Amino acid sequence: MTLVLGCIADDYTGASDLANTLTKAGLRTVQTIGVPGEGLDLPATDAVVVSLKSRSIPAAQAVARSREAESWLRARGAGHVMFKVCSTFDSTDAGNIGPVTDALREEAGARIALVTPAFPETGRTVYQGHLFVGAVPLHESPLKDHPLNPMRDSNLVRVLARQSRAGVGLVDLATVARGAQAVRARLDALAREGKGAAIADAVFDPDLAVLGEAILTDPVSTGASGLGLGLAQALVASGRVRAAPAGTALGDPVGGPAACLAGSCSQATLGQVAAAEAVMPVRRLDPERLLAGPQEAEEALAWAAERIGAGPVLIASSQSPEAVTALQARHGRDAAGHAIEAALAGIAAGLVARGVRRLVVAGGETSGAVVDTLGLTAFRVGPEIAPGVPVLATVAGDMRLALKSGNFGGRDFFADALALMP
Ligand SMILES: Nc1ncnc2c1ncn2[C@@H]1O[C@H](COP(=O)(O)OP(=O)(O)O)[C@@H](O)[C@H]1O
Ligand SMILES: O=C(O)[C@@H](O)C(=O)COP(=O)(O)O
Repeated sequence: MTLVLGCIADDYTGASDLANTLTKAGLRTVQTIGVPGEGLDLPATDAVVVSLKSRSIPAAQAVARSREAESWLRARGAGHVMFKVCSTFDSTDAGNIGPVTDALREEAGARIALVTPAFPETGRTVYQGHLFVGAVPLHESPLKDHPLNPMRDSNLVRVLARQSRAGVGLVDLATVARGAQAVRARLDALAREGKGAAIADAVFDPDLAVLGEAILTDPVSTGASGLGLGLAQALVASGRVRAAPAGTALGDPVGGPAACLAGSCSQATLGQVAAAEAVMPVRRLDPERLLAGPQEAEEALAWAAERIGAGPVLIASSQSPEAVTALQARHGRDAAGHAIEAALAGIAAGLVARGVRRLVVAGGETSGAVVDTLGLTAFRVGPEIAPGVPVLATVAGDMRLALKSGNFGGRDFFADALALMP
C-alpha cells in the first residue's frame, strides 16, 4: 500500500467527515481507529485517515499520539500529512491545534504550516482570519456554548497564536484570489518573518482548490474537510491519483435492529432529537441519574431492548446549554462529559450485545467513546447522508455506522441516516 495522502483526525466524527470528502473527490479512502496494529488488513487505498480522540486531552498526549500516527503514515508513503481539526476550530487555549501543528511541522522539517478550518459546504468560511459559522462570527454562533470547548474568539490568528510556540500569520483572501503561486510566495514571506503557521482565508470551494495546489508539495497542513477537498482535487489534477468513482458500494445489507444514540448538545442535534420523536421511540436520559450510578443506563437499555424488535429507537442525553451549564457547575465540565460519554458507550455495547448492527451516533466525543468501547478498528466509506456525514461499514463488513458531528445534518438526520443503512 502506497498512500498519496495521510491524515490524522483529532476525533472520530471529524475523521469520517474528512474520509467522506476525500471519497467524494475520488480518493479511495479508509478510516482507521487509532494507529493500525500489525494484524489489520486494509483494502487498497489512496488515503488513510487515522482517527484519534485527541481534541480534548492534554496537549502533550495529543502531540505524542499524532506523532505516532504521522510516522505510520509516512512509513506507508504519505508525502503530505494533513492534521484534521474541527471546522469550528474546537480547542481551548491550552491546546491542541497549535501544539500538534508545531510538532508535525518540526518533525517534517517544514518551514511553515498552512492552517484553515474553512468548509464552505457546511457554512464555515474564513475571511481576514475570522471564522464564520453561517452568517455569524464563531463567537456569536452556538459554538460559544460548547460543553467542552466554548469558542469565544473568532479571530483564528489570535486563537492559534495563544496555542503555538511560533508566531502565526495570515494568507488573506486577496492573496488566495491571485492563485497558488501567490499563496506560496506569501507562505515563504511569513516563514522568513519567523512565523510557524498561517491561517488561510477561504470562502468558496475554488479558494480551497488554490490552497490545495499551493501546499501539495509541503509535508504538512492543518485544516477541516474543505482543505481535504482542496488537497484531493490537487492530487487528481496533478495526475498522482486517478479519480475512483465516488460512492463505492458497501456490499450486502446487514439488516437487523437499528438504534441511535445522542450525546451531542449542539443546536443541530437538539433539533434532530426533537424531530426524531415523530418517527421513533425516544428516551431522554436524566444526566443527574446517569452520573449517580448505573441504574439510569440499565433502565434505558431495558427500555430499548423491549422496542428494537419493532423498529429503531433513539436514546439521548442531549440538553439545552442552560441545563449543560447547570450540570457542569455541580459536577465539573470534564467529569460530567466523560461520565456521560462512558454511559452512552456502555448503552451502545449493550445494544450490540442485543443484536443491533446499525448504529447512528451523534457527537464527536460521544462517537469516540462508543467506537472504542465496541473495539472497532477501521471503516470503509459509503454514501453521504448529509454534508460531512457518510455511512460507514466496518472492514469486517458486519456493522454499519454513522458518526455525526454535533453541528451537522438536517432536522431529519436520524431518519435520513437509517434510510441509507439497510
Ligand atoms: N446533558 C448533558 N450535560 C452536560 N454534558 C453533556 C450532556 N450530554 C452530553 N454531554 C457531554 O457533552 C459533550 C458533547 O461533546 P460531543 O459528543 O463531542 O458532541 P459535539 O459533536 O456536539 O461536540 C460530551 O462530553 C458529552 O458527554
Ligand atoms: O469539521 C467539522 O466540523 C467536523 O468534522 C468535526 O470535527 C466536528 O466535531 P464534533 O462536533 O465534535 O463531532
